[in-house]
Order: sequence, then structure tokens, then C-alpha cells
Amino acid sequence: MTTVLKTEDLRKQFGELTAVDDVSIEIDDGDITSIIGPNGAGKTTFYNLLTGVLEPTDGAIWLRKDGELADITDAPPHEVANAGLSRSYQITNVFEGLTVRENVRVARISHENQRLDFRSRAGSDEALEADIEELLSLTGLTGIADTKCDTLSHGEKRTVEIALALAIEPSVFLMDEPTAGMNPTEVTEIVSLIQQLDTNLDATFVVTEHNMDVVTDISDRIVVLAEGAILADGAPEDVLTDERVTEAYLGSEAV
Ligand SMILES: Nc1ncnc2c1ncn2[C@@H]1O[C@H](COP(=O)(O)OP(=O)(O)OP(=O)(O)O)[C@@H](O)[C@H]1O
Repeated sequence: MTTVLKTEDLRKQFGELTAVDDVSIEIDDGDITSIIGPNGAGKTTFYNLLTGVLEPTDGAIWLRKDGELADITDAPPHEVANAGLSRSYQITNVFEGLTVRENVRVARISHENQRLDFRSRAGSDEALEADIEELLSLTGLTGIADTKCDTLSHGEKRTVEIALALAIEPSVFLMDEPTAGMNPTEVTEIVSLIQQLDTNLDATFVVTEHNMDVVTDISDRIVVLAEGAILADGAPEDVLTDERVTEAYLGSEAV
């Protein structure tokens, strides 16, 4: 297996509090890895470190780029995104006044401009439109491509957000609570979408999620954080039956 994302002794202190406690992890190419843990375990802080939103107190982060692991420890968020690490947020961040296709177009053009090779692309307009249509199709949004986002359901908006995150052609896609706020039908649809994307895209997925049925359905591997440190790491059937994991969740509404 090829490692696409790696952390070594990654640590974040907020004053006396250690939110992420020397986390060393290697994420394998093509896997869906779920990072779970009780409330306050450090999942969001870990994501914020990976994406350059927060600076680590100590430790290092590498991302595979052009066949090599590149050090992205001190890279700001836009450089991390350009290097191929994309993130979809818990809170929807689509442009409400634009249609679904227009939102995807903005994200795609912004990515092309960041890569600074937009004008040099042969037949760029056609290539751009083809890329947009492919993204819409991959995420099942073609049928509502001309719908303005302010009229979409919560689940549809979350799917648009996934399309926007995919517009940067990520090698690693971090999904932050993809089912948060969804009804059961929407949850089933998003699980099916994640599984299809995993099959159809050459990307690696890292997912934080509180819904354990979803975690069980999608994960190749589960990493459990508790008090900022890795408590368990392995195949879903092993991790979810691990007594230490059950104990860590006792009193938490997550399990
Ligand atoms: N900016 C901050 N300043 C101080 N403490 C913080 C800050 N951000 C997070 N923390 C603390 O760090 C710890 C880890 O928080 P974090 O949000 O990463 O956990 P989490 O696993 O994402 O929780 P949840 O599942 O509830 O979202 C918590 O004790 C939290 O209060």
C-alpha cells in the first residue's frame, strides 16, 4: 500500500489542554478511513491541523504529491488544497444565489486559476465545461444543475458541497460529518454517494462521523481518538468491538 497522508507526533496545545496528543498515522491510498471519537476527542482540531487552519505545536504532516511525500506542516490552507488535500465542512458553504452548476463552475475556475495554467490549457472552455458536467454527473447533481441553491434541501446542499470539494481534483478528501443534520433517506443517499465516489475516483477518503451505522457501512479502517490520542486503529469489526472503545464512548451520545 502507498501512504498518501502521514502525520508524525502531531500535537496541538491550547494552553494547558492537549487537544491532539502526538498523533502518528499513515493513510493508505484508496482507503476510506473514518476518524471517530467522543465529543471533544480532538477530531476537528486534527482536521484543522491537516488543512493548515491551525498551526501544530509540534510534529509534522506529509502529503503525497507528484509521487513523493511533501512536507505540508507549515503550509497555509490554500497551499494544502492546491497540493491535493480537500475538505468538505459541516456547515454548508455554497453560494445560495447561484445555481448548482454555477457553484461548481466557480469552484472549478478558482482551482484552475490557482494552478496558474488556466490560459495555457488547449481548448480550455470546452475542457472546463466537460469537467463541470463530469463533476455534476459523479455527484448525481445533473438533474438539479440549473436549480438555484437557495431552494435546495439540506441533503442536496451537502452534496453540492461535496462537488465543490471535488472540484480541486483532490488526492485526499476529508469529509467532516457528511451526514450531520440529515434525515434517514438523505443519510442512505449520501452513504451510497460516498461508496460510488470511492469506486469511481482515484481519491482517498478520510471521514469524521458520529453516525456509527454510516461508519460501519463505509469504512475500510477506523481510527479512534480519545483525549487527543489514538486509542484504537484497525478494521471496523475489530475496532467497534474493542472494549476500550466502548468504554471511551460511555456517557457519550455518539454510540
Ligand atoms: N480554539 C480552541 N481553543 C481552546 N480549546 C479548544 C479550541 N478548539 C478546540 N478546543 C478544545 O480541544 C478539545 C478537542 O476539541 P475538538 O473540537 O477538536 O473535538 P472533536 O472531537 O471535534 O469534538 P466534537 O465531536 O464535539 O466536534 C476540546 O476539549 C475543545 O474544547
